[in-house]
Amino acid sequence: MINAYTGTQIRAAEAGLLQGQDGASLMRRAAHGLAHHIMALLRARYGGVYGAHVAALIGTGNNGGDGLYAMARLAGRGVACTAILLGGHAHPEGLEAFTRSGGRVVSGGGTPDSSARAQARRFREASEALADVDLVIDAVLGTGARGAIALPEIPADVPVVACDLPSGVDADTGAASDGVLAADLTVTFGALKTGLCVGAGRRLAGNIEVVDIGLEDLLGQPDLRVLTSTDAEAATPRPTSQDHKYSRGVLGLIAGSPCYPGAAVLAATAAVNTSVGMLRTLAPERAAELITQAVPEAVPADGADVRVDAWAMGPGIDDDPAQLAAVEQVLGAGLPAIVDASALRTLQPGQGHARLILTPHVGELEDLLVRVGVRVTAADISEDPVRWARWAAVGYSSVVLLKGHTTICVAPDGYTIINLNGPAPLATAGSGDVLTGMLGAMLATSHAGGGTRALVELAATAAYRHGDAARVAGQHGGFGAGQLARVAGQGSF
Ligand SMILES: NC(=O)C1=CN([C@@H]2O[C@H](COP(=O)(O)OP(=O)(O)OC[C@H]3O[C@@H](n4cnc5c(N)ncnc54)[C@H](O)[C@@H]3O)[C@@H](O)[C@H]2O)[C@@H](O)CC1
Ligand SMILES: [K+]
Repeated sequence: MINAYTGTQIRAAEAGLLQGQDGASLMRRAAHGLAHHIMALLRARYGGVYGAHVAALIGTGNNGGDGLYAMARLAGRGVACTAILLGGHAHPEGLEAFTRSGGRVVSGGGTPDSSARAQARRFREASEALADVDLVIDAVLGTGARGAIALPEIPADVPVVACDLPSGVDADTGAASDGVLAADLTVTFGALKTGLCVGAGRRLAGNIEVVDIGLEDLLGQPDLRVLTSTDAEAATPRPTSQDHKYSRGVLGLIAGSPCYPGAAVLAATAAVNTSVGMLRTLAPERAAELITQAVPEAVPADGADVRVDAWAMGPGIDDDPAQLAAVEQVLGAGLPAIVDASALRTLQPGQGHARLILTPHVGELEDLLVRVGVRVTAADISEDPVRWARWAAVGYSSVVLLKGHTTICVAPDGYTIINLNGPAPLATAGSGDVLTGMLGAMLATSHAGGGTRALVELAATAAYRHGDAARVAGQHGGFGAGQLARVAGQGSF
């Protein structure tokens, strides 16, 4: 796993070092890494570094200082460099190093002045200076950013490299103010930051490179962990040669209704293709017929009194009394289960326990939180999704998998693993039903041992395999959830 830390954690770790001699050396290491990655990008895009024109938007703090030192290095490699000082002043030593390297400074003179007229003048000068550049460095704000940001327009199609993080992104949460420049590449210092992995920050960061500046020993416990392909492969349940269908794992699926039979077909197809010992399904008549046609190996059940290792409940269910009674029975008995879609609406806080995985999207998470008395909106959740997923995990004493561009999996103790491999085309109707089938199959075949942290890892692994399957499904163009369900379980391992 890759550890990620909040901006607050990173600042605390570096605070002591910044006061002393180490401050300058940290900044030099950061700047060296930034310049290195910018040169690699220039080479990849233009075939070389010498003679390229790079401009940097420079803020008043240390983030601007990093940008200035990096530009001094670039100038030393024959890059024509322009520093645009958006605050009218900048990190003094960084500015001196940059000026010594022969770089050009725009808006450098005068006193710090934040009047609207002064800002309009700076933005005008900035736009002129940016007219003919090959690359823009965003070194306005880093982990010290507070509140809204105002930035000049930059020309379209010019690559943007963010210094530490896109200016205006909150490094703790991923929330972003309006007007943040979307980066092609973010070169971040010390460690991966939460704000680059979740929410708007993930969308705005582009590719991410981490530059080691020697903070590891000072950082403590990570805020969250990013699942890698190696982790996912290791956490994927596998049958052994001694297994038979029952020992391997039996999944019970409560899904489908006359209005939404397709959700049950998708979840059932995904479950068998992810692989289980046996699938039992509880669905009303028409949905049951369609499941049998699509998944002949599924065995119909008429209630929750059957032997299964785990349940997956909710995709497409409506008001069928047998299904609702079975959901209540499973919840009441404390059995291992995935609670998805409509089943989330029936869940009471007191029914939560350590073997449940709730799989809401943002709107369903809002509903869950409101039901435990938390006043929150979907917009609040999008601003700080990790925080609100953790609230729900505590409120329902369960593991929560929050769906979205980044999948966030949390335990009630706050332990968090996220998955970043989901491609954009996964945002399609029915893709959540496929995930529920896949996660259900994995829960049944893992036998749900190992406590909530193991369940968090299992949930993140299912999300990873879902992303992997999407890549297989999209090999020859667009795909829908039906195709995704057919290739569930296929991927890089
Ligand atoms: N902490 C460390 O160990 C290291 C920090 N480094 C850099 O230092 C950065 C943090 O530096 P700082 O603490 O100086 O913070 P920043 O450089 O992020 O910004 C602080 C400055 O911006 C102003 N500011 C904040 N929000 C603003 C807004 N919305 N609009 C306009 N101005 C605003 C503040 O008044 C302050 O002057 C990191 O992101 C990183 O780039 C690196 O040099 C490596 C080492
Ligand atoms: K920045």
